[in-house]
Amino acid sequence: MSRPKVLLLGKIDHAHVAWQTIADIADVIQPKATNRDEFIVECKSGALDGISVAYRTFDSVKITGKIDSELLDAFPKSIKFLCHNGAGYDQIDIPACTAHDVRVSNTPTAVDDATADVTIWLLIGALRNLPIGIQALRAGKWRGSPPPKLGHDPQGKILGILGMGGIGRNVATKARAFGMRIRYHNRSRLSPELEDGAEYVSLETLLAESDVLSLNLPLNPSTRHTIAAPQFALMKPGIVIVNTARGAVMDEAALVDALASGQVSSVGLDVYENEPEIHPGLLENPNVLLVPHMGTWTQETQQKMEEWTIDNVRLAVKEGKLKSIVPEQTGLAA
Ligand SMILES: O=C(O)C(=O)CO
Repeated sequence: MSRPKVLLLGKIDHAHVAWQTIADIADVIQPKATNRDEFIVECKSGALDGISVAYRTFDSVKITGKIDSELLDAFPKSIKFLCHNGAGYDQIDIPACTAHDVRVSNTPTAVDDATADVTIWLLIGALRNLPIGIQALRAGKWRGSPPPKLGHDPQGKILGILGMGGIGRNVATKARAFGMRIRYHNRSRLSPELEDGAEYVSLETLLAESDVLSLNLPLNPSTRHTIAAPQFALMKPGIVIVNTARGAVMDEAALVDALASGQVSSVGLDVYENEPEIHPGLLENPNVLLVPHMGTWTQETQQKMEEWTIDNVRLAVKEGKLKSIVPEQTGLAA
């Protein structure tokens, strides 16, 4: 009997031992293509025929582009499972995968601590006006003249969390240690156990009453630009915003305007609408604390994410199922 075939889109950087367990049970194929056009030609050439499972990284979008209907049409019909290394899977058109009978997994929970840690770092940095001080110091001007305006303590402030999944709840736990009062909005209210004292409010109340807003919702067609000009207008003037979810859940141009008017006093960002491009209005504004999508950029978490994705690949190859199928496909037959 021929061995199963696994497609590796991207590379394994850390979990080499775990990956060896895949090489032991399947033939691993890596595409030669370096861009989407080449990849589609390679698929159509038959070079990837017989592949049943694919492992993909966030950066492999450079090779394939988004996983959409066009790409799924080009893929060999044998492909049944797509194992994504990452919590957010906005690069993948899930309804198109479902229509093509491809089941998709992601890496929930593996990313929660690291992403929440960066969220808290951005939150404190933005609240305390640290980017202004850091920039002045690096320019040889100590605190600058005039010095940054005084920041704010987190203690007693209302933290509004939009999207109370694993990362949102982890942010809540950590923010409680800083004395913040937690409110949240989510598609549906959580059980009291998961709420852990956080108050469920409408989106309007969250925007109108939060001192700090943390965006922790996934990006999909219905969450794109959840925060845009009308939502900025509803916010408490001088609000601080942190985004470690995906850039496009917020309208970046509207954010630039809201910062310029002072409606938003400062912002901490890990993610951007058109990565790696950054809106010039964000780069120019000293009240913006920016990091280049480093939410999970730690050895431990990258290792965990790779191992989690490999667990999905192994289960798909051996048992035809996934450990963490995406919620949109839960309950569908494999
Ligand atoms: O896991 C994800 O979705 C990430 O964005 C990694 O930083």
